[in-house]
Formats: sequence, structure tokens, C-alpha cells
Amino acid sequence: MSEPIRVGVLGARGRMGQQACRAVDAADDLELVAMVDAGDWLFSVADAGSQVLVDFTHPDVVMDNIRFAIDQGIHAVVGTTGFTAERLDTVRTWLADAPQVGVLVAPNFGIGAVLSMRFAQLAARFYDTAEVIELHHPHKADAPSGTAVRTAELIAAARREAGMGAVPDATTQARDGARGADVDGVHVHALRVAGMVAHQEVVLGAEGETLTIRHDSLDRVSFMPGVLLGVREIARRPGLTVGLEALLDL
Ligand SMILES: NC(=O)C1=CN([C@@H]2O[C@H](COP(=O)(O)OP(=O)(O)OC[C@H]3O[C@@H](n4cnc5c(N)ncnc54)[C@H](O)[C@@H]3O)[C@@H](O)[C@H]2O)C=CC1
Ligand SMILES: O=C(O)C1=N[C@H](C(=O)O)C[C@H](O)C1
Repeated sequence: MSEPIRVGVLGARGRMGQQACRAVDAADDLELVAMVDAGDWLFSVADAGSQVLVDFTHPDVVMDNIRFAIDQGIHAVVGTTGFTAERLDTVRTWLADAPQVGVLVAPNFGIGAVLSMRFAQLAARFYDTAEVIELHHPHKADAPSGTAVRTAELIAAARREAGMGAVPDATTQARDGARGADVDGVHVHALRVAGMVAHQEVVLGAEGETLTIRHDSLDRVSFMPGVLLGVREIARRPGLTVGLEALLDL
């Protein structure tokens, strides 16, 4: 058997980081060599000889962490949200100077969530209207969720490719926020509900019918097969990969 892949986890004491540490530790082909959280010495990831860094931290710090990984020649599997087109371009620029390094940025590592985004993308051109509702635990820092933003962007792109115009909406009077956030012309609504983990509905509508695509992560273990797939694959994918779907051949 070949040597195990040496993995460092950033955000190791957080909700996702703890799960990621457990999952890496339990995998025979991976070795957990560094667990780093806020206030810890970041360079211990490099000192421990990490080949892949897993990041579940916070949108405010994730760019610094990616920069660090690239500078150290460590591949990165990033689940932290808050990515914009500008941020992704910045990562591409950094990677241009380290062509051997791979960075995977995935707003959602849940297989079902990735499939549901793909289903929404496929369905979008057949429906006049499409809105996204995401529901999460109340400790979540960002809204709308990274998954919801990506879903809305995929729907908007599919509508554009199909030559569809703006989503019809006759609302002229609304209280602030009543129609949610506008992401590329698609309305996205964020609920924060105690007891929930991570859930999303895409509601599409046409004359006489609606289609609802719903996914529920009931436990954070649901994200781990995707995280481990990313860890195992990233060294074979130099440059920036966005979305787990690229590794699932969807
Ligand atoms: N891509 C995916 O499938 C998923 C992504 N997420 C995203 O992952 C991120 C973290 O989510 P949670 O684990 O729920 O948050 P959390 O708040 O439970 O954990 C974040 C951890 O990062 C630590 N941290 C903050 N700054 C740090 C730094 N500079 N270096 C190292 N550690 C640092 C915090 O102390 C905390 O322990 C969020 O952006 C969330 O949206 C969450 C679930 C699934
Ligand atoms: O913070 C979370 O919990 C989650 N964050 C990701 C997101 O913002 O899309 C993925 C999943 O929804 C859980």
C-alpha cells in the first residue's frame, strides 16, 4: 500500500472541522497530522508535513489560509463559504505562481446537495420562475448560504443560455427583505431555524405546475464522503477547481 496522504485541518475545533478530523483519522489511506484552530500556530500545518489542508473556518480568514497553503506548496480542500467571482479570480492569480498546487473550493460537499444543484440547473430553462429557500442552524455566519448563492448562479446561467429574460415579478410594494436577496436575478431566502442543520428548496413554477427540489443534510457526517473525495483527488488536479461536481463527473 502507498504512503497515506498527510492532512492538516484548519478550523479543527469547529462544527465541520471536528467532523473532518474524525473522518480523516478513520480513513486508512489518510493521516491526520495537524489540527489548527483560531489562535493556534498556522505554520504547524507546514511543520507537520501536510500535503493537503482542509479548511472549514470563516469567510473572513479563508483567503489568508488559501494564500498560506499555496505559498507552502500544500494542496487545499476548502469548504468555507463567502466566495465571490473576484475571490476565485484572486486564487487563480496566486496559483499561476504555483502551478503544481491544487485548490478545491466547494460550497457544499454533500452528494445530495450537489445533485440537487445540478437538477435545478437542468430544470431552470423549463420554468418561468425559480426561487431558492435555504434553511440553516442559527449559528451560521453567512447568509445566504454558499450553496444557495451557487444554486442561484447556476439557475441564472441556465436561463441566460436558454435565452430567457428576467424572472417575472410584478411586486412593486414590499417591506425590506420580503423578496429575499437578489442573486443574479434569482431571489434567495434565508431561514435560520434552531434544530436544523443544512437544508435547501428550489421552487420552480410554470403555468399550472410547480417543481420543488429539496435536499436535507440532517447530520454533518453527510459532508464527509465529499470532503474525503476532495482530499484524495486534489493532488491530481492542479489549479483551481470549483464545486465537488467536477470530481463526480456530473
Ligand atoms: N462546503 C460544505 O460542505 C460546508 C461548508 N460549511 C462552511 O464551513 C465554514 C465553517 O462552518 P462551521 O464549522 O459550522 O463553523 P464553526 O464556527 O463551527 O467553525 C469554524 C472554526 O474555525 C475556527 N477559526 C476561525 N478563524 C480561524 C483561523 N484563522 N484559523 C483556524 N481556525 C479558525 C473557529 O475558531 C471555529 O472553531 C462556514 O463557512 C460554513 O458555511 C459548513 C458546512 C458544510
Ligand atoms: O454553515 C453551514 O452549516 C453550511 N454551509 C455551507 C453553505 O453555506 O452552503 C454548506 C451547507 O449548507 C452547510
